[in-house]
Amino acid sequence: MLTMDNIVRDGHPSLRKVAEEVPLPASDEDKATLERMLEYVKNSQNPEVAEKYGLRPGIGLAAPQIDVEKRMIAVHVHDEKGNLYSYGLFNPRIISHSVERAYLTAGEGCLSVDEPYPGYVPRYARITVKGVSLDGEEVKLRLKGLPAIVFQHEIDHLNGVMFYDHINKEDPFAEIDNAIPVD
Ligand SMILES: OCN(O)CCCc1ccccc1
Ligand code: NI
Repeated sequence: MLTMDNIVRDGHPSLRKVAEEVPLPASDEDKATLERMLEYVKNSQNPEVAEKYGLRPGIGLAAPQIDVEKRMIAVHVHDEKGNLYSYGLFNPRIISHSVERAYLTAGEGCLSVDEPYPGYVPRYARITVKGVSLDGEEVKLRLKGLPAIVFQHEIDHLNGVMFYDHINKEDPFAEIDNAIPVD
């Protein structure tokens, strides 16, 4: 199982590279890696397991964070209605997005960043994501709220972008125009 020892930290070159497309159908190795990533995210949200193995809770994980420069992400998150979005995706891409933006009022964090970077992280409020799931199916997801934010955070990792890159350096909590706050 993956633990925090497998997660590279800010400053590691893998976090600033553009990850490679995964050749499909995915190899057994790439499938095993993505399954381990999704298992990490689920384990990290289980208090007993997280405590036992010292896992920092995360609602997503991107392959570059475990030093695998491939376009693979795992997400395990509930939306405000309690709907679960649990996916391992190969080659995810945002195929359309709203003009309106959104941001987490609590700001964002990252398993690869050990110190806090306070501030609002502007994201698209709604996105449509296409990718290939662990069982080889093409998926098309229309997302809003926290799920939309997490998928954008993870897809950013595939392009060498960190959440704090988006924070207003002059005024981290400056109002973001045309944006809805997400709690
Ligand atoms: O890349 C995932 N990871 O660093 C875990 C934290 C994910 C995350 C945290 C806050 C808002 C969106 C996504
Ligand atoms: Ni992250």
